[in-house]
Amino acid sequence: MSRIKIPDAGGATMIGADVGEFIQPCFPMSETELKDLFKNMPNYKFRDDDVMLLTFPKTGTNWLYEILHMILNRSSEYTEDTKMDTMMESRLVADIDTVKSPRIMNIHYPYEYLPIKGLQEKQIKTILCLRNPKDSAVSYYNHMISIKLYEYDGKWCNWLPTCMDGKLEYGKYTDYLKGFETAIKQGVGFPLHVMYFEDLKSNGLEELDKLLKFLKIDLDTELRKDIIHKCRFDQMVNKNWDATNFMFHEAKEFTTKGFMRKGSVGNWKTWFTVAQNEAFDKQWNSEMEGYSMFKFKYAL
Ligand SMILES: Nc1ncnc2c1ncn2[C@@H]1O[C@H](COP(=O)(O)OS(=O)(=O)O)[C@@H](OP(=O)(O)O)[C@H]1O
Repeated sequence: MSRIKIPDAGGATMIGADVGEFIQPCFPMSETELKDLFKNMPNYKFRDDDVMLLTFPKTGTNWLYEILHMILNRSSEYTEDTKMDTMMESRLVADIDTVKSPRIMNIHYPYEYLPIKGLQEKQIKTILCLRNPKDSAVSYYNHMISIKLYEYDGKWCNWLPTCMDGKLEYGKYTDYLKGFETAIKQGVGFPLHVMYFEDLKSNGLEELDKLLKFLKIDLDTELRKDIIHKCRFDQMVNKNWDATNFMFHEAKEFTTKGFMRKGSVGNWKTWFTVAQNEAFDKQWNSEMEGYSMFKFKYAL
């Protein structure tokens, strides 16, 4: 494994970490630490009350994290600087183990690299949050250009084909979805709740109730409403910004565009040209042929 420069379709490069099977971000840790982390991941030992949040990059991680934090703590207080403490691919196991319960673990890895055995052994309640691929791609591009760690200043028109071909962190979104669809059809062997960014945006309370039912947690109406209110984009962006992004702020590696940028559904329409959209649909439909479990909304 080593730190590499990933070229986009126009030749601009971004820094990544090659973990052997795919590329992951260059989190601030040594190569040996990254290597150990990747090696130890399959055998990770969960706690009984851990909740696992699975997301492809830029599909609602921080939003769901905040909601889950409020649910598990039965309170609509914002979390403090803990989000990245339990991001499994960015922290050493020993550090994650110091985080107090209840923990919300999260990871962007594809299905086949998840700590499946641990999830099954402890029957960890696991949430998979998905977002339409066009908004995710736009969000991801803005993430790349706003985090200094990546040293990336490429253009959208060159980044999009690179993203569609999965030649960047975590690979292709289509492979991610196909991996999950196959696993779900075969039976994952742990409790899994699938939800969508777009539904959370348009119908927050209903999605919260489904989540509560899955987690087997009762909350009174006032608290449920307050959680949805506090986790609205306009609230989170103002009040919780530092907590959400502490690591990058501390490292002075970040501008506000990366994690809380627009928070909308359909922003892709202002980025994709007609030709880009057609090429995207063509490739997406071809790669997803035979897979129909996940259905996306591209506008509200
Ligand atoms: N509360 C709330 N409401 C609506 N949208 C929200 C919210 N919180 C985060 N976001 C949007 O989610 C996008 C970031 O995704 P992630 O948190 O998964 O990013 S990351 O993968 O962890 O880096 C990013 O999307 P874009 O705005 O389209 O870039 C965030 O703005």
